[in-house]
Amino acid sequence: MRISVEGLACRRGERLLFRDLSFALASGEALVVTGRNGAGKSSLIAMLAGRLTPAAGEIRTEGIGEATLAEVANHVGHKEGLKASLTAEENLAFAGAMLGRPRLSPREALARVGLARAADLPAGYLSAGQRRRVALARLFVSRRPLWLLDEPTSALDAASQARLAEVMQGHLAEGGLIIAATHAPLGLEGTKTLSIDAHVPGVDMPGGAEGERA
Ligand SMILES: Nc1ncnc2c1ncn2[C@@H]1O[C@H](COP(=O)(O)OP(=O)(O)OP(=O)(O)O)[C@@H](O)[C@H]1O
Repeated sequence: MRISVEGLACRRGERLLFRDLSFALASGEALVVTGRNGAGKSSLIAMLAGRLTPAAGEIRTEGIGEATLAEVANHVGHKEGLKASLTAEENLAFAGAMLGRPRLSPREALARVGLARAADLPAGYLSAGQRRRVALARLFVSRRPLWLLDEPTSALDAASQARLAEVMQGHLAEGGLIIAATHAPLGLEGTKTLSIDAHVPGVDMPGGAEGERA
């Protein structure tokens, strides 16, 4: 599979967040997206997940037949999107049903993130790091090649970050693709990088980005 993005621009409300953003990514490759707060990292991820329409530019795919990018993407956003009253296992069963292309069972997916023992606990009882791990376990309930990750390491302790790096490396080794927005190093080798700041209109001007002015 291959994704190529050309001349992408993103507008939110009245603000042009970024423009002229281009990159290409193929199976086995990861792209780390960086940028200051508010630059538009989450917006770019949402755009790739089919949740936001580009203001300009094109997102092209090869090697996924008739499927859309959204249909082959597994998106773990910066909010966990878990239902507090459902157990970790039930949350994952729900995600699996939504995503299709079944891979591991919810319990097996929880084991992958080191949370097998929390399977029967309501998500509302879990710590921030545990909730993040349940959200990341969604990556394993469905066989989707493109992982779109927004701040995947947030709230994770060092051991969980190392485990995440390992599973991401495994996904790449199996021919998957990863696009991750992050402020923290992911511990992945050989990643491509993209700084959104370079595409923010007026970011070099005194006073900051154009969009931040009144
Ligand atoms: N629905 C919306 N309508 C209008 N503006 C929005 C909307 N959602 C986000 N924004 C604005 O878009 C800008 C970019 O937000 P985004 O979350 O993409 O940035 P980010 O680079 O991920 O930031 P951070 O590093 O803080 O997570 C922010 O100024 C935000 O307020």
